[in-house]
Amino acid sequence: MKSLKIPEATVMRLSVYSRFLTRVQEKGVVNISSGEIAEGIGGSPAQVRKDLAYFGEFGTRGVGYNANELNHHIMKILGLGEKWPVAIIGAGNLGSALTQYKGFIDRGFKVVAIFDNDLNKIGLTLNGIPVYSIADMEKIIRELDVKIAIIAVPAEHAQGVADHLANCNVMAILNFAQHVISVPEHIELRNVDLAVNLEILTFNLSLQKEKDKEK
Ligand SMILES: NC(=O)c1ccc[n+]([C@@H]2O[C@H](COP(=O)([O-])OP(=O)(O)OC[C@H]3O[C@@H](n4cnc5c(N)ncnc54)[C@H](O)[C@@H]3O)[C@@H](O)[C@H]2O)c1
Repeated sequence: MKSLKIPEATVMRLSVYSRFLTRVQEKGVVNISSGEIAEGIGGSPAQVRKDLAYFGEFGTRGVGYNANELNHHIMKILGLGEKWPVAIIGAGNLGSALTQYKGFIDRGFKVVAIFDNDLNKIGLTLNGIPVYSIADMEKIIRELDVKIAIIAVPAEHAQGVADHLANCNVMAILNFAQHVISVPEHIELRNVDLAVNLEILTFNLSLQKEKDKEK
């Protein structure tokens, strides 16, 4: 594999390709072309070929890619060759919705623990996953070897939770709270904000409206 800095947009597309390949494999497809992948995910064949070229030579001219081999390789690149135990902090609306998300388990992410500071929630299980006291987080995260944590607490508590996670040997945080948090350099941080995505949609809709007006 070439040791290049892979653009984040490429990494995101790899995840999309992989999920598409899983679906076509389930339908019994053996070989697939860059054109078919592009059509399936709504991109261009040239983009697919360019993305895959980051990782060396794949596919056979005229035959395309072996779907199984390609997907296996992409999943390995994405670090999905192994199972990842995940912890959720915040057993509220979002936290409990995330415990029901089948897409996690299908991709090797297993929610193994939820942490909360509400005494009424501690000791319960959410979809079979125990809710522990935030006070026990460090001990349990280390015991369960959790490297990825999801923050689903109110914004004003997000930084405190992130600081606490930094002391628990966590390597990556997915933050859903609408609060800019800072973490030590060695921790990977991604923020998810559905409102931002909706605003991108409304921005594009407004642009379209302006263009229509000009016609
Ligand atoms: N990013 C998005 O697109 C998106 C979408 C929905 C919700 N959210 C955000 O996710 C967060 C959770 O939303 P919700 O609707 O589930 O809220 P909620 O109030 O239903 O749940 C929050 C949970 O966090 C717990 N909590 C609070 N402080 C804590 C702390 N210091 N340690 C441990 N647990 C603590 C509470 O007891 C509660 O169980 C909010 O910040 C919300 O804005 C983001």
